[in-house]
This record gives sequence, C-alpha cells and structure tokens, in this order.
Amino acid sequence: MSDQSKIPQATAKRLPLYYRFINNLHIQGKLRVSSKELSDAVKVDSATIRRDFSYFGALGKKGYGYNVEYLLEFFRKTLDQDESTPVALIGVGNLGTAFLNYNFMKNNNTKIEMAFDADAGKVGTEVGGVPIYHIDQLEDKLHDVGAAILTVPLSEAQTITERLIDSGVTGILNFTPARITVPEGVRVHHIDLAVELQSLIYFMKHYPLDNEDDAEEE
Ligand SMILES: NC(=O)c1ccc[n+]([C@@H]2O[C@H](COP(=O)([O-])OP(=O)(O)OC[C@H]3O[C@@H](n4cnc5c(N)ncnc54)[C@H](O)[C@@H]3O)[C@@H](O)[C@H]2O)c1
Repeated sequence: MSDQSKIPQATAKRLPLYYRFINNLHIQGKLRVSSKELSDAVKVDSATIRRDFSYFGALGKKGYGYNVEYLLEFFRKTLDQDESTPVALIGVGNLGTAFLNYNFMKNNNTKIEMAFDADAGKVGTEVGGVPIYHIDQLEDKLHDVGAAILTVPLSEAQTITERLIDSGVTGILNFTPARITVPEGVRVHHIDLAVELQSLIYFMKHYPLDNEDDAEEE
C-alpha cells in the first residue's frame, strides 16, 4: 500500500493482532468496537490503540468507537490479505510438523506451499496437506516463494539460509538458535522461545500489570 511507509514499525507489528480480532468481530456481525474493548482483547493499552488507529485514518468517536468494516478493509489491504503469499518451510521435525499442521489460512492468506527435509523417509509424503520435497530439490522447486520458515538443526541453518537467498527468498522466519548472517535487503525475524519465556518471566517480576495505564508501548 502506498501509505504503508508512514506507519511506524511498532504500529505495523501490531497490525496482525488487530486484524485477527477485528475479523472475528466482523464474523460475529459487530459493527463497532471501542478502544477499551480492543485493549482488553489484544492486551495493548488503549492510548496506544488510539494512536495506532489514527495512522490508519480511523478516528474513533466518543461513545461510538471504531467502524469494524472500515478497519477490516484497511487491514486487509495493508496486510495484503487479498493476495496469497507463498511460504516454504525447511526442516519437517517436531517444530516444522506442528507448523504444517497449523492452518495459517484460518487467519490470513499466508500459506505454506511446500516443505523440505533431508530425511528420505519424509520425502514424498504430505503433512497438513503440504508436500515434502528433498532438500536437494530446493533450487528446482522454490519458484515465486519469497519467504521461508527455518526449522532445521542449528548446524544446518547458515548453509540453508544461503541456498534460500540464492533462490530468491527475501524473508526468513528463523526458529533455530543460530544468528544467521544475511546480505542487506534480506529480512530475518528470529523467534527464540527460550528468550521469549525468560523475557516474560522478567517482565512479570519487574513490571507487574496491576494497572493497565502502566503498560508501556514497546
Ligand atoms: N524457537 C524455538 O522456540 C524452538 C523450539 C524448539 C526447537 N527449536 C529449534 O528449531 C529447530 C528444529 O527443532 P525440532 O525440535 O523440530 O528438531 P527436529 O530434529 O525434530 O527437526 C529437524 C528436522 O530438520 C531436518 N533436517 C536436518 N538437516 C536438514 C537439512 N540440511 N535440510 C533440510 N532438513 C534438514 C531433520 O531431518 C528433521 O526433520 C532446531 O534448530 C531447534 O533448536 C526452536
């Protein structure tokens, strides 16, 4: 979307969260939502929500709230919900299998189209309706795939990353503990559950949420 560059990154990160909730409201036939309702549901303080929504051109009215349909339309366009984004997953082990079985389509048009593994026993099978190819076929199969989910062992992460980038992948969701090195222009989002859990416990201890006004914007 042309206006997307105006949205601050912290706001953009919350978009999928808002989208999911607003979409549910829409399915339930709700026409309006207040920032308080949203705040309770998505656990973002209402002042932040009001500021975020002002970037979307959605100006809530006192006692009226926000128009659900308008927001939904905006989020759909901004998140490219109308356009399917093909994704590949590398490493169909414990974590990879769980992701393939999880149907991302429920919430948006992000779809894992194909998966790769080095284990010959898995190649040629399907998990969650997604075909599994041998990792040797990566370069042959990865057409038009822009993003990849990395769930291989730590030791394989960098080599696989380089092959993905050579095949045109420009976004990697990295679940391995490896700090992978990528050239400029390739975006890596690193998700480490151990770090997330540690951080949650730290925040629970040091920033107890007994008053919603204390909640700060990240
Ligand atoms: N982010 C997290 O919170 C979190 C949690 C658990 C595991 N992990 C990490 O995610 C990764 C996967 O974990 P897991 O428990 O699913 O491991 P796993 O051993 O169950 O799965 C790894 C899969 O990768 C495949 N593989 C190995 N080498 C490959 C290669 N060169 N190309 C393609 N596939 C290859 C294996 O055959 C296997 O199916 C690990 O790096 C692990 O540390 C992250």
